[in-house]
Amino acid sequence: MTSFAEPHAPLVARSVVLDQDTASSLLDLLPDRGPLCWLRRGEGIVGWGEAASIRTAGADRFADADAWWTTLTGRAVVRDEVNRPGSGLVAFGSFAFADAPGESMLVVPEVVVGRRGGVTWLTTVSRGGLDVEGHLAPVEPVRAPSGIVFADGALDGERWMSVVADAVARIGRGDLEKVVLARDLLATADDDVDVRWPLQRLAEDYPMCWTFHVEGLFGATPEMLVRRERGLVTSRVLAGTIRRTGDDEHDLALAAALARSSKDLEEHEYAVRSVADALGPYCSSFNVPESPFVLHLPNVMHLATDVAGVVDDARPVSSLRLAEALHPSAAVGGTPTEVAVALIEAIEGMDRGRYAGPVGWMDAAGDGEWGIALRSGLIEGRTVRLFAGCGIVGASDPEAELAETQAKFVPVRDAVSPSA
Ligand SMILES: C=C(O[C@@H]1C=C(C(=O)O)C=C[C@H]1O)C(=O)O
Repeated sequence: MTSFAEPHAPLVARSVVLDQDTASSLLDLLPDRGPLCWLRRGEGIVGWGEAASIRTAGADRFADADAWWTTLTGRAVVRDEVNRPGSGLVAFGSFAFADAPGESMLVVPEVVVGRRGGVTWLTTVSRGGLDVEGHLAPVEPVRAPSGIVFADGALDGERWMSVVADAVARIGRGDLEKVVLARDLLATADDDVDVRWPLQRLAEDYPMCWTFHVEGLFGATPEMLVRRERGLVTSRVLAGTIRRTGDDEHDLALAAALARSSKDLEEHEYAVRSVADALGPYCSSFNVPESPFVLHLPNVMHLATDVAGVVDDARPVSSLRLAEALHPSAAVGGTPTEVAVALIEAIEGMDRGRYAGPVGWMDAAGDGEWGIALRSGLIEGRTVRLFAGCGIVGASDPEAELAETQAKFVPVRDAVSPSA
């Protein structure tokens, strides 16, 4: 199933350098309606309005979106005075975790403001000339959520732990090696939630993560599924988690224990292998570090591996098609992939929607960044559905996994609370 809104005339895009104070946050430019965001350490792109979009679903959701983008950009007229990854014509995208159910989308904003290496630019997209300066109008003040109440999502903690125990038993029987199981929480506010509020909190509190928003799905993910930039492909694989205590000395000891934990190293190895196997065919050379490092986030620490490769010129492939090849990695699916994905559908008891799917952006050359939509929530009017999951292996303990989900809820939980 595919539907799209595309103007009949070719799109006209123009990118110009903006004289902007780099200390000002790009988030402050976002209007209330239809904001789009991809930011890390103050750099990245924000956008709003909709010049064109496509919605896809099913097993061909990536291929259909990619083909539409190739046609659209092939016909577009682009005047790019900035020439950086993310300038010129770009689309933001968010893809469903599973083939079914769930909708995926690419959205081409009417206005994009980007920043990279201290240079800020403005891109406008239309069917004709737009008044460039007129697009940075003052925006409505950000509304703090009020009256937030949290409740269990599809499964309460007890039921979710029994699902984890079931998965551990199946792993023990040899049905599979690893499966990632997630759960959700529901937050309800008095009024419609203004996504700009949690985006500002997340960008401030998790600067090392990618803060994103596409059509209601927002979050701050630490995990980069794939970045393609001028022939270089990189991926940050995470798997193996420990909660932080807030006591720095104790946390350092925990980090050292994490780096030696055979349960976490096993879980991590599955994830790295799944990424290396999927990227290998598209790369002429490839580097996988021998052992992971520990990534310190404010709420948790992860075992992390940065994989890098050079795209094989004989097999040109867009960043979105690379994301398709990698998704779902064992960091969010399991090993073997098909068995794990079928088990998730059978026992997890909730619809992931776009949680744990690729989220990010792509430019006309096919370069782009696709993170995994983790540490995320979905806004639907007054409600926010928060998601968190954990890799389950033979040595997993349901109670410890439940505690891990609680630690992973923290970023979005705090971000939707009135004063974080
Ligand atoms: C599934 C999530 O996180 C994934 C699972 C991890 C783990 O089990 O250790 C670590 C990072 C992510 O790859 C999530 O945050 O919802």
